[in-house]
Amino acid sequence: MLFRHRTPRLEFRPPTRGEELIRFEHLRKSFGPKRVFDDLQLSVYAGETLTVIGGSGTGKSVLLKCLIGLLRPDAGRILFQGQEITGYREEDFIDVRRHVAMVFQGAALFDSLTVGENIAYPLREHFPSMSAEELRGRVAEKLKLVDLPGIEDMRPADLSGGMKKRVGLARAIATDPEVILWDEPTTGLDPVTTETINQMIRSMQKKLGCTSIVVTHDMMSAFSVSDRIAMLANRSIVQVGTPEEMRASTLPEVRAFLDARRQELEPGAEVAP
Ligand SMILES: Nc1ncnc2c1ncn2[C@@H]1O[C@H](COP(=O)(O)OP(=O)(O)OP(=O)(O)O)[C@@H](O)[C@H]1O
Repeated sequence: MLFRHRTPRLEFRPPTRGEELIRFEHLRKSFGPKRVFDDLQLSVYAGETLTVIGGSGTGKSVLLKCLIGLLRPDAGRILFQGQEITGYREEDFIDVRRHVAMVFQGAALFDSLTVGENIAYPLREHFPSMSAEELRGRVAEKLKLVDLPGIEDMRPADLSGGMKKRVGLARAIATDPEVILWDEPTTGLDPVTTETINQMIRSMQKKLGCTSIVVTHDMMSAFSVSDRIAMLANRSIVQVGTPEEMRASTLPEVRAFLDARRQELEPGAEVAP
């Protein structure tokens, strides 16, 4: 494969906690006549869990996809450790995706492969010379990290929704990424499994020191896992703050969004007319 013998374009160095790891600068993106981002700005700091909230179709997933090169912005820059990655070719994004891994909404496991083979897949891609023994060791270690030890030989079809999400996470962290992108991690899960996934997000930060960017509709989850929350509205990030700052926000876009979800956050509360 093309990327196997290339010199990585991204010059990665282990981040220092709190340094600016990712910066979206003056981002613009349209699909045909539909403008999704206009001058969007956002910084993400090493070690934090940042959640992006916003109404349906405001571009939360598009933002994550621009970061790993699955979509390209029309204008503006994306910087990773100060290096501009916006103009990278497809093969250069492979280096970015080793350090920034996405946990897809539907887990996106290969049904024809076992759980172990699914997790080994990115390892084979990024480390083609890794021995079979080391591969097995890494797979076992990642399964342990997501509290599913020993299920290497199971098939995705035999797993519950929550287990699939955790195997998807084990696969995402196989290459020891510094940044984990979570696309709607708790959508469609029951409350108990949702809490397990919330704990996983927090434990990746605690155990591995990972930086997480979470995209979610689930405000309980956003308030429970985030160090900071960023609100996407009007084609841009309109406010970023701690969960407390966002709860106390007087910005009309944030207020309208949170008030509409008040019942979700405070069961029994009356929703403002
Ligand atoms: N590949 C694409 N081609 C054309 N339009 C797209 C593409 N990807 C996203 N869009 C459009 O961009 C807008 C933002 O999409 P996105 O999926 O990022 O929204 P979202 O905020 O994640 O929404 P939701 O919360 O409903 O998942 C939508 O109008 C969507 O239809």
